[in-house]
Amino acid sequence: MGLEGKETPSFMRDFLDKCGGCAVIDGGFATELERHGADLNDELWSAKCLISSPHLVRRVHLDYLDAGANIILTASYQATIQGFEAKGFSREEGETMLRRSVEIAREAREIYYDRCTKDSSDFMRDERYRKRPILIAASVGSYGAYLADGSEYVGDYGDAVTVQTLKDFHRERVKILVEAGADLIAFETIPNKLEARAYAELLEEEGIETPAWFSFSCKDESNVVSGDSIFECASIADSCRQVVAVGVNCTAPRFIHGLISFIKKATSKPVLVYPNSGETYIAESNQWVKSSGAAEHDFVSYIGKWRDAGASLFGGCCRTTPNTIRGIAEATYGKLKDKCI
Ligand SMILES: C[S+](C)CC[C@H](N)C(=O)O
Ligand SMILES: N[C@@H](CCS)C(=O)O
Ligand SMILES: [Zn+2]
Repeated sequence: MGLEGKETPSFMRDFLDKCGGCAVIDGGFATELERHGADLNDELWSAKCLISSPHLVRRVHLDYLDAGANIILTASYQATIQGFEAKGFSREEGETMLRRSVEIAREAREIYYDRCTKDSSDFMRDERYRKRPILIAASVGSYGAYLADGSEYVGDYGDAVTVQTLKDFHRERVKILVEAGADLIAFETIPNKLEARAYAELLEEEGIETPAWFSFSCKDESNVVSGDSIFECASIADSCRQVVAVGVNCTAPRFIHGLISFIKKATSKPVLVYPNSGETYIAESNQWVKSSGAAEHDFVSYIGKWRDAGASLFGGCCRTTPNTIRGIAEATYGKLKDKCI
């Protein structure tokens, strides 16, 4: 149930209206793949499962739909033509895998809706839940994700990488994901303003009409991981016609409140937040280690405050699970009571 034919500017607002004011994004996709036994210690990370276990990809999408998500992100975060070629696949095979990432998510949505019509539980009998709108967001991880060395948490690509390099890197991949029928493009874990600028120019140059969101990985309450200010990054997103929501992901929960305030100063577009667990990623071993300070895994209790600060789309990123999303769904649709939060 996409929202086809909508003008880009009103797309997200119409969607949020249909969701009752706020929407639920899914949670850590790779985390859930690993929970089902996938080994993601690989240059393709979660995209590896597009090759080795597409059934698991579909299963994880269904896990998040069952948990109450309104938006599911495809398995394409680290799926790039260049990355597949480096693994020995042909260009055509790489393109097919990118398309599959969208098709599998669409299949999961079909299966889910079909299941909803057959399930006779009280919960499923409620039309607002059963027929809730669900969007497929094509995940586009940064150039840093493709590097597979944790660069998306550093954002320093060196002087040789320019806006042009980044546009050329992402161009075909974005076009394929759009043509495969994604409702939305989720540019996620953006580590610097250079890449935000590249995405904005790419959308314009290619005349892409599919709506997009820009979501940044941040290192504190006011800066993305490279040190560029979130205000400046959100301003780039604000000036891009196709961008329908702006926010942060894969960022520690403790920074989210401050970041929302800065984003609100830069844009009146809807704000999205989907934090990680607050742990730190070690790329060499593909492991997460606890950061010092308070445990932040359960950030569901902060959702109301983030809503008050001005965000309207909530989910989880790395190391969050369907349980987190279920908690968010309960907080946002209040178990399907009329008002959001
Ligand atoms: C969002 S990070 C945890 C993804 C994995 C990283 N790009 C890597 O390949 O190590
Ligand atoms: N959506 C990504 C993570 C972004 S940091 C994935 O789990 O594949
Ligand atoms: Zn993440």
